[in-house]
Amino acid sequence: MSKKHIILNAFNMNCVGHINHGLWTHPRDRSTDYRKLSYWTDLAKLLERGLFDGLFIADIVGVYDIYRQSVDVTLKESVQLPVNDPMMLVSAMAAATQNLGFGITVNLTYEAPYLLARRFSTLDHLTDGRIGWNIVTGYLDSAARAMGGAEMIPHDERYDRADEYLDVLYKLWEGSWQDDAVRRDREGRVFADPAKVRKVRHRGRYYDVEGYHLCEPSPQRTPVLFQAGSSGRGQAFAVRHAECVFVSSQSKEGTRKLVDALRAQAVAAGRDAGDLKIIMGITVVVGRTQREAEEKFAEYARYASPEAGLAHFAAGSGIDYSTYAPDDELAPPGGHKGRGIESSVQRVTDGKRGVTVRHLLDQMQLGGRYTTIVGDPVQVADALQSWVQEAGVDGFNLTRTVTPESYEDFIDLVIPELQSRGIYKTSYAQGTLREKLFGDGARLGPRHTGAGFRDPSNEAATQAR
Ligand SMILES: Cc1cc2nc3c(=O)[nH]c(=O)nc-3n(C[C@H](O)[C@H](O)[C@H](O)COP(=O)(O)O)c2cc1C
Repeated sequence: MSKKHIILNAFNMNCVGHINHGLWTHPRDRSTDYRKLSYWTDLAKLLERGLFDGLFIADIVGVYDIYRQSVDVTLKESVQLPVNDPMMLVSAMAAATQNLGFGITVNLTYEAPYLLARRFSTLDHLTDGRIGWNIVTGYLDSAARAMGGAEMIPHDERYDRADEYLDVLYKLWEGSWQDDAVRRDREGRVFADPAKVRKVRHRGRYYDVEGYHLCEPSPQRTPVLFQAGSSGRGQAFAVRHAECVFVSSQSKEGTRKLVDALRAQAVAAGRDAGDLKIIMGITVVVGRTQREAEEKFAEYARYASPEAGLAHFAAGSGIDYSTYAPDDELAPPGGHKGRGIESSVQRVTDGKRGVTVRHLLDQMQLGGRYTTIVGDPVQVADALQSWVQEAGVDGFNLTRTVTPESYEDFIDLVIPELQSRGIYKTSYAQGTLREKLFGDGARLGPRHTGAGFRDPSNEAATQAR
């Protein structure tokens, strides 16, 4: 039997400092060119040379203003600010490639479902079914204020709204147009058969939508769905909607627990354990020898900004760590007053006591908190393989360090080693992103919630939940 292939995405963002902060100051780093289309089309071609499954683009609405109660460090170090729209990049990159997938983050809280449905369908058409959506709901008060609110919607309610939002989208994507609705019959003068295009009627707690989906059925209809929240409520949401779950944790033990919990809940909900692909964020610094890799790491670290990493982390946790001493615990006894990502401190501490600001800064020598592997190609491949075997993940979102150099190094040095072990593809599979990742059809599988919204006679699916 052939071995399972590791899924590999490049993890990026339409901005200067993404995860590993401060590296934009490195003389060979090109991230300040993020405003140029050629920066993205060159990157897409490079990733396709390395047979990457996808380019995963994070996004944020709002600014990181918790650390020192200001945006000063955020602006000076360009911590995801300025940040351009990720969706706009896709058509150009799709034109420059044939197989690369695109996982695009969009925060649904500030988007009307009817319009977002059309934007994703349009990209699914233009990419021939290579689009995915990383569903996020936001975690910043600064975003809520910018959008006319006072503070962000409470944590669990964000997921409740997102659940209903997805129902609306499934109705539009899966239920509005039948497969054979579009006839394109020139002689008969029938482009689309009115009997096969259905008006969606949704009356819900948060959304009311009455209308026809504006787009004809695209190759995948629903984009491949990614999700990244890991709280209990976040996991429940993932189990209902996600096809790929993006996790980040420092320990294999902690990751294994999360992976097992997600797969068990998926099975309890009537899905297969393999219906969820779990993708982990990772940073890799590779050299031809261990020594070369270590020297490269040390050289990169001279340009990195752990303080900018701390400002980023502060925004996620909602805690101003500038007021903490280095040996203060990240999660002080008696709980903390953070209002941000409830699970962000948990992800760093794995629930253990005694993890201090100093520990976090030590982890962030490259300015970011993701697990970092430094070594020669064999060592890197061994480490990746051990995460797959021991933590149970299906693949990785590879952060950038000095860009595009870090992707080039990975492609030239690590990919051949993974291929020689039979755990990485040597050519792309045919079809849409969903077919490439799951090997089945282009559309959502029959066990997925969204599939229940297809049948026009299924009244329940057209009514508000
Ligand atoms: C690995 C990872 C990546 C994330 N990427 C984004 C992102 O790009 N944009 C965003 O607004 N939120 C992002 N989030 C935040 C989540 O979408 C979610 O709002 C947050 O984790 C709170 O939910 P939770 O308590 O269920 O974890 C990310 C979270 C994780 C764990």
